[in-house]
Amino acid sequence: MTVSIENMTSQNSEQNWDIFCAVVDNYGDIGVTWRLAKQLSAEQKINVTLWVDDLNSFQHILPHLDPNQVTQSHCGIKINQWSEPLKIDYKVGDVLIEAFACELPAQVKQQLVTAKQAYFDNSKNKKPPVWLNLEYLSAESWVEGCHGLPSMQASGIKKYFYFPGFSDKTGGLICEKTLFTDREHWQLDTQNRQNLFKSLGLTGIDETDTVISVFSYESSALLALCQHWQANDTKTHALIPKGRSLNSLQSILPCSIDELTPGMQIAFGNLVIHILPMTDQEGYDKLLWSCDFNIVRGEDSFLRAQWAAKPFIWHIYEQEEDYHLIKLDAFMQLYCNNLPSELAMSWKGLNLAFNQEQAALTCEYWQQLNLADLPLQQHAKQWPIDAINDVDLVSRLVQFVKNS
Ligand SMILES: Cc1cn([C@H]2C[C@H](O)[C@@H](COP(=O)(O)OP(=O)(O)O[C@H]3O[C@@H](C)[C@H](O)[C@@H](O)[C@H]3O)O2)c(=O)[nH]c1=O
Repeated sequence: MTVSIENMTSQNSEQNWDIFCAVVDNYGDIGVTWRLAKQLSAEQKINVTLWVDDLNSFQHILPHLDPNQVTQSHCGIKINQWSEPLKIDYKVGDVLIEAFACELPAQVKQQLVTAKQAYFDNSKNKKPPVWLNLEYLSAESWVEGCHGLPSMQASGIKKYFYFPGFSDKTGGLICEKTLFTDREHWQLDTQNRQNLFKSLGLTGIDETDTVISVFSYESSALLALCQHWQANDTKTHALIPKGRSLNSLQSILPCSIDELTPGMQIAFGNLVIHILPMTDQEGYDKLLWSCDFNIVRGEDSFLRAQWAAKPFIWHIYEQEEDYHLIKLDAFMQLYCNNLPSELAMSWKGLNLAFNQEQAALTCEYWQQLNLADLPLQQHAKQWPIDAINDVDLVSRLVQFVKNS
C-alpha cells in the first residue's frame, strides 16, 4: 500500500505531542525546542504543546510572548507555563519529549503510569505516549551507537534517547524544508542585506565593508580580534547584541554595558561596533545569511551558522573537565574533511584558539584565513548539503515515532 505525503500529514494532524523544556541558562534550550515545535507544527501538522519553565528567557527570542500568561498560542503552537505543580492539566498525548534530560513534573509521570495501566487492562484504551529524551547535538562518533536506545522507566514505559547528529545513523539536524532555498534567494540579492540592516537600525555599512555578527560567550580572544579589526585595512562592522560578548569588551567601550542601547555605534579606527537588537529566530537567521562571517555559540546558533553557508567561529558551551574541547574537535574533524589541509589548519586553529582564549594566536589564524578565499566560501556553501544527509531531524523523528 502506498501512502501519500498528504495522507501522512493529515494523519499527523490528529496527533498531540508535548515538549517539556527547562531553561538551564541562556537561550539554547528554549531555542532548540522552539525550532522543533515550529517545524513539527508547520510541516507535519502535528498539534504541539510546548511547556516552558522560564518564559522571560523565551521572550528574548519570541518578542510577542507574554511571560505573564499561563497559556498562549504562537505560530500555531500552544505554549504553557511549566510551574510546579502544573497550573494546566497535562493530558496524555501521542508523543512526550523531554528536552535535554529535564526532569518531568510528578503529575506528568503519574499520568503516564495511569495510561500504562489503563492500556494494560484493556488494549482498546489509548496507548501511552512514545516517550523521548531529546539530547544535545554532538558530532562525536559514539552518538551513532546510542541514538534510539530505549531505557525502561519505573512506569513500565520505555524512554528512548534521541540524539541529533551529522550521520545517517543519528537523529539528524533541525532544518526546515525550504530553508536552503530561502537562504539562496536571500543571498542572491544584496538589497536584502541592506534592507535588513536598515530595519535593525544599523547605518553606515557599505556593500564592500566586512560585516561580522558576534554572539559568543565571554572571551579575551574577542577583545583581541576587535583590536585587530580596528587596525586592519578593511572597514569592519561587528554586530553584537547586548549580552555576554560585550562583557569581554568593557575595556574598549565608552560607557557601561547597561548604558548601551540597540542601534548605538562605537567607532575605533577601522572597526565599528554596532549594538544589535535581538530579534526572533527568523530574523536572526537572516542576519547570519547577511554577514560575511559569524561568531556563534551553544547549539542552535552554531547550527544556524552552518545553514547560513558562511564561514564561522563556534564558541562552544563550556563543560566540566574541558569535555567541550573533545566535542569541538569532533565537529572540526568532520567539517574539515574535504578542506585543503592549509585552510583546514587555519580554520581549526582559529576556532581552537578562540575557545582557549589564546588572544595572539586567534589574531594570527584570523590573518591566515582570508574571508574572500574561494575554497573557504565554496566549502561553507557545500557543507549544509553534505551535513543534512538527505533528511532533517523532524522527518527522521516522525519516522522514528512511527516505528516505535
Ligand atoms: C542573538 C539572537 C539569538 N537568537 C536565538 C538563536 C538560538 O535559538 C538562541 C541561542 O541559543 P544557542 O545558540 O544554542 O546558545 P546559548 O548559549 O544561548 O544556549 C545554550 O547552549 C547550550 C549548548 C546549553 O546547553 C544551554 O544551556 C544554553 O546555554 O537564541 C534569536 O532568536 N535572536 C537573536 O537575536
